[in-house]
Amino acid sequence: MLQQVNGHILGSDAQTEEPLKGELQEFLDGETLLHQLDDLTKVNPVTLETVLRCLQARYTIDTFYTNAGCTLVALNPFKPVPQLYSPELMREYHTAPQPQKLKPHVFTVGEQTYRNVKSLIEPVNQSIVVSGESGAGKTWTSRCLMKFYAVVASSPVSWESYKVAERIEQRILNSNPVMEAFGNACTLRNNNSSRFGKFIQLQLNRAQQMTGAAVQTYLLEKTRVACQASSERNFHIFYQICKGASADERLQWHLPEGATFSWLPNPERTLEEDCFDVTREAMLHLGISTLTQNNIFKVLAGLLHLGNMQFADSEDEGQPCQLMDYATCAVSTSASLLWLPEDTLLETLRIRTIRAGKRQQQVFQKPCSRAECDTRRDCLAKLIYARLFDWLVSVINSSICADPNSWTAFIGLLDVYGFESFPDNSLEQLCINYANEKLQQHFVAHYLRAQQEEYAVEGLEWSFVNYQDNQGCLDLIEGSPISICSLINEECRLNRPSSAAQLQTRIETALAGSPCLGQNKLSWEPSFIVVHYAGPVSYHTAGLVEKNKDPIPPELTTLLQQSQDPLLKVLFPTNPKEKSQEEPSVQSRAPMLTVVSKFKASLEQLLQVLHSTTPHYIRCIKPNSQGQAQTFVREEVLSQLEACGLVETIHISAAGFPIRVSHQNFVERYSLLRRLRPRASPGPHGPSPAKAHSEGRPHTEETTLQLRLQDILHTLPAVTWSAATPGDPVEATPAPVHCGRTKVFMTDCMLQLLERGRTQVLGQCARCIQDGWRRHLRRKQGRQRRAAVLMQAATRSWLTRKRIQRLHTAATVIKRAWQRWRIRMASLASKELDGAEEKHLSGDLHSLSSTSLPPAQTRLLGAIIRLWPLGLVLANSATGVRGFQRQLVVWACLQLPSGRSSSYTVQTAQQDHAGVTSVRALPQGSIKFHCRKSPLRHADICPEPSPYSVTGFNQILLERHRLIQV
Ligand SMILES: Nc1ncnc2c1ncn2[C@@H]1O[C@H](COP(=O)(O)OP(=O)(O)OP(=O)(O)O)[C@@H](O)[C@H]1O
Repeated sequence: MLQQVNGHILGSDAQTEEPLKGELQEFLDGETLLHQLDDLTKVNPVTLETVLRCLQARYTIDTFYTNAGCTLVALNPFKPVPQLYSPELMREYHTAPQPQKLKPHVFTVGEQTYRNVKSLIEPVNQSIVVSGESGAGKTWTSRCLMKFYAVVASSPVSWESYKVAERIEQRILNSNPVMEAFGNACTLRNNNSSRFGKFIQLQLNRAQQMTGAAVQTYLLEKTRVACQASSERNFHIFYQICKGASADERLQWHLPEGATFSWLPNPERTLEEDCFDVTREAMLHLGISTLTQNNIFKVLAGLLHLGNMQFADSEDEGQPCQLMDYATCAVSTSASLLWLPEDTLLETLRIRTIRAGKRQQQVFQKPCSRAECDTRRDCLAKLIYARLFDWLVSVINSSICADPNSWTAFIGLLDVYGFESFPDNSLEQLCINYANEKLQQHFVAHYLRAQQEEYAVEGLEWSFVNYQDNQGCLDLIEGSPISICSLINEECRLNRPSSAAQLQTRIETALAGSPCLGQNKLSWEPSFIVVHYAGPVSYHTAGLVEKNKDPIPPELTTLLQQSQDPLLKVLFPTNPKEKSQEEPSVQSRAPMLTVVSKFKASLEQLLQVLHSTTPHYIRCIKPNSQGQAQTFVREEVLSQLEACGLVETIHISAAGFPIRVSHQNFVERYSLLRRLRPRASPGPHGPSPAKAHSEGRPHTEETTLQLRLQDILHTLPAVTWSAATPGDPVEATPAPVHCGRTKVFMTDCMLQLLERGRTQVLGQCARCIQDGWRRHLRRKQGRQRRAAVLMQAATRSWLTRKRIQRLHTAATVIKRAWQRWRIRMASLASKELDGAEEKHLSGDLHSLSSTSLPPAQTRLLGAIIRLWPLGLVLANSATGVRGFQRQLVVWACLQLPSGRSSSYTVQTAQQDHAGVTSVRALPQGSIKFHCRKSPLRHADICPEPSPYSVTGFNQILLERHRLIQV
């Protein structure tokens, strides 16, 4: 459950703020949550989006009031919030040393204005402009303010003066129900909609006590008496008398229970405003006697019966229209209630009097058509009601108004209709929007002044804010000599028949140069568009001139002057001095008094009053059109912000410096921009101010901050230049930044530049980090690669060593085995040969040398035997020795005994040149052979010592199918 009301009671479970978008938004918002921002101009940046979000956040936690610079924005809670308007709270605001430091409230505005009056600083008089669309809470707010002043502006010294003050306050407060009963009605947008504008002047004496008040009204919607839109109602007072009259009164006023009236639609709807007793009580307090009251209600009843007078179409144009059968009774009742002669009433409504001739002496009478009869009837009712309303206002004024000598200052409350734009807009909307344009101009001037003051406080110059106000639009509406108002008035004055299309053409042609005038090309109906500050509005020209004339046939006034009713006698005096202004004087050369001209005059008068006061603004906003509590429709609020000029205020802010950042925040965020300054040259400003200033100065926190700030500000040209692109020269122009006493002021555009510079620096930093990281990675990878190579090399060498060791071991094993085998073979051979070989060989050699061989041959044989390896090579070579020579060589090589060729065979290849193919030993026993140094690869095979072996040395010593070169 929400505990907080307008931020006065903090709840523990207040709704949490939705996350802000983006890191920049966070920076601009600082630490503050949106709903904690009491001033809309403090949202950063001041845009519609942020303003809307702030209002919504506050509305969600039942905080209905927010400041917007010099304006108070009041959101309609659409639910009773009694503690928000309690007398205790009023006193809290009244007694607070600085009420503006309390939560924003309508009482803050009330108290501020009151203190301004007390301060006696010129202008002493104050005004509070309460605006907003229908149902936004203007009347409520005005009532609140009046109650506030009734409490705070009454501290009389004596009991007697206290009684007087109380009586006056009561009267002032009582004027509200009376004015609301007669001037308010139930509309589609508000059950208690004020159908008039009002300016209430609360008069204060020298002791700032309320001594009286005065009310001025504007543009009562009198057509509502005779014509109500569907689902809407007539003024409350008609329903009050029909529902609240006693039996006696019903008889007197001819209002029997259940009677129906065509001017009383939707009577079944019961509203709290239908309280007749409250109105009567208030009237009594205002000094309106019961007798007069009865008279008033009788006249109002007469109007209701007048509305039931229905005419039938006349078959003969020369004859007046007849009444419908059921309406005859209504004529007599109405005539009796209005105390008018019945025949005269009927005749005046049905027959028109035309005066002609130089002195208007010739008088013609012409029966009216049915439509004309209806118009005249409605006109009669409107005339009576408007005069009655004005009279009531004057009575209220005479009751509450203080003696002019008794008051010295005033606080004015202006409750005006807000800007209106409907699908079908006419003269009423033109007047309302014209008034809003005037007030907007006044507001803008005041707001700019307030901004100027803020800049002055921060030590900034004002001259750089260039803002165009809405003078162009005002020139179009009211300018001289030609404007929309003057053209419509001209049409009325000339009284010439002109169509709506002709009026449109005239306006378009005469005001073609105005930038605020537009054409509605999509509309079938003749119209023109005025581009107001709150948006364009299309006005239909049909009926504009007639409405502006607001013609009142003189016969009607004459008729009412014949009435014997005391009230009507007052309202329509016969005294020629008090001749009604409505009666057009054909002869008179004076400008015709039209609706527009009267409205313009009263508006100018009002603005004169406003100009002479210090204005305060309260903008009432309706969070939704259904009147539901806790419902915030952003689109509807947005259109109201536009209409009440808050958007314009935001634009003005944008024309100045919408971005305001505290020095601390600015330095923290943009310190890194200093990197953008070229290192070589310190720029046009000389050396870095931080350095320049730092010399010889003690460093407090503040001065350090200032120096760093100045340092950043000196980098701005570099930021601007770095942001400039060749094709975008606008970017190169420096956007203004102003350093105030506590904040840095800048435009949106400058913020973008700074952000771009910051992104650039961050980009550079990121690149720097990336480069460093890549370098680091490369170095790391290089180190890793080198280590891997080292490890691979070590591993490979270790593996190789291992392998070589293995091979070495194997070789050793083989060598040992070989040696063992050789030894064994040698021993075997030595056993087998029994030493014969030595003998045999020596014998052979000896025999060779001692026998028949000549010594030369013996030497040759010895040489051959010694050079057996060479011989073997020769034997194997493809060329060289052949046939027996080859065999001989082999024998010699093998050191085989040449004389025992039978014990072995040497085979050579078929072709002689193929070399030796096999050397075979003969079976064991038949040869005793020992080859000590056999060059043949397979000759080292160990003979199998098995008993089954039959071969012994019967081995193939060399066998090859293909010759290899040995
Ligand atoms: N501060 C408030 N607290 C509670 N209810 C409010 C408040 N302000 C307005 N309302 C509600 O909104 C309704 C409309 O308010 P109000 O009549 O003041 O609107 P308005 O702007 O004067 O409309 P109009 O222009 O039609 O007269 C009120 O009847 C009331 O119910």
